[in-house]
Amino acid sequence: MTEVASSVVHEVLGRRAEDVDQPIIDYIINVLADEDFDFGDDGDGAFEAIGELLVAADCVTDFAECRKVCSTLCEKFGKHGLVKAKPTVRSLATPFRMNEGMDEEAPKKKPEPTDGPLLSERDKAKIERRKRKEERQREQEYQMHLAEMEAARAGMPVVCVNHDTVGSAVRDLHMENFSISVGGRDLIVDGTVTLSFGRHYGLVGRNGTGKTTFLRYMAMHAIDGIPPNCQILHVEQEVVGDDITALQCVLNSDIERTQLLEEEAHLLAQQREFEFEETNVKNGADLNTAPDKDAISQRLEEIYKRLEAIDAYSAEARAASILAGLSFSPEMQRKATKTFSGGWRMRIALARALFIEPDLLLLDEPTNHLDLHAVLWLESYLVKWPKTCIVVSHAREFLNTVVTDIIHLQGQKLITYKGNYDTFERTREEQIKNQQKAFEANERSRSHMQAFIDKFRYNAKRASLVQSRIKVTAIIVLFDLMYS
Ligand SMILES: Nc1ncnc2c1ncn2[C@@H]1O[C@H](COP(=O)(O)OP(=O)(O)OP(=O)(O)O)[C@@H](O)[C@H]1O
Repeated sequence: MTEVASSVVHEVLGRRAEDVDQPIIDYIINVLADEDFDFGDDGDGAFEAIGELLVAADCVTDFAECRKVCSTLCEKFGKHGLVKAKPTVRSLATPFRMNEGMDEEAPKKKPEPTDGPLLSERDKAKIERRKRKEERQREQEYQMHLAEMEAARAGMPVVCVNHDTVGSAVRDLHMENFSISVGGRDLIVDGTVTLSFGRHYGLVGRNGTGKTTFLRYMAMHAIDGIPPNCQILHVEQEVVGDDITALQCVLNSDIERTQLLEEEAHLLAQQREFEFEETNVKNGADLNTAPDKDAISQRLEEIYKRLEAIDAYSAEARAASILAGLSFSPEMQRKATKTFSGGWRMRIALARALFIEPDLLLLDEPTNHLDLHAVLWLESYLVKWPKTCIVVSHAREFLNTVVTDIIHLQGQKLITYKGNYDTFERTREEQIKNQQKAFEANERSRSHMQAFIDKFRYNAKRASLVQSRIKVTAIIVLFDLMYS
């Protein structure tokens, strides 16, 4: 019976059931599948028993829709022979009215027999088809979401080495009460998180909870609280394969340095031309080049000063050492990016991000493409990382070494814990143990009260006591569901 009840509940609630915590869905199914459950007139009983829960769990948008859903549930349960004839005395799943059926013994009803398989092959095929259709629709919505993100990203300024941080450096980030949804599915609701400057966060949560999406939103500055001048780099895609060498690809992310070096080369070429022309003048030609020559020398002087100030001369050594750390030999560093596989181009993207040193670095499973040597090197590099970073990783030891805090994405909320992954796990275990203890204590009180209710349910003298215990029992059940 529970199996059929489950399939009917999922059929009626559709995709919304998938977004609700399993214990809540199980509770709803068990209530409706109870052989003594009274659906009432047109699902009134169901509405009274699970209506508030359906609304609270966002299975329905409001009570009006909730009534319709309960009526549909009643109808479908009826079709499967799971709705009993109305009892003369209402069971406790519906409000207990003291003037109804007083002192009467509620007739015990046996479940009505049902003939044959509860779901026909045709119905099963129909449910399967609907499921497949919903999956296709979800995939389409997700692809649309990705395309929108890509378009928005294309319109954003390129993240590159920023040498002008004096006075504009971004410190702590406070993101408050933000929500993120993809294809109509809420991933984060009223999330709040503070990122303290220089701390390293491990972002953890079950698969599909929205970790990558959260990183994408931050990288796109699509969350209030992120200042526009905050440089955020999300290492998500490999670099484009072309004729530029791996080393040059990393160095090119310092746009100012690249432009200054290009200008320097251009001016030096001009200078050589003038020198050549001067030789011609000595040989009889008539050219007045002195003012241009002075301007070039002056500009070259400025360029050399600026290159010195931005540490341009040590850049190549820094980029080469990052690439070497990620297992690129000197020969490989001088190979064109187009000669590398996707995994190696992902390493180049990572090297570039480390070279840029953005205000906030976002790494999504950075160890996925790395060999052990590179993983160990990255660990030690990130431990000394001077700015803020967020790392999503399933590699426990990596997280333990690199992060100072854990952000847990669960139940559409973000909760931050101080310490590395092991500390987080211990804290969570402790929390779960305490919740379990509270749950068991509640269960004891609930069964005690239920025993009282069952004993005196038709006793007029105890009516008010029974009523108040019914309310308390309902609250305890809800509390357990919310915090279990
Ligand atoms: N390929 C896809 N097709 C349809 N929906 C998707 C797809 N990928 C992700 N989604 C939707 O986006 C939601 C969030 O996905 P996201 O990748 O942000 O989660 P995640 O926590 O990073 O998961 P994981 O740890 O598996 O990478 C998923 O639950 C799903 O609803």
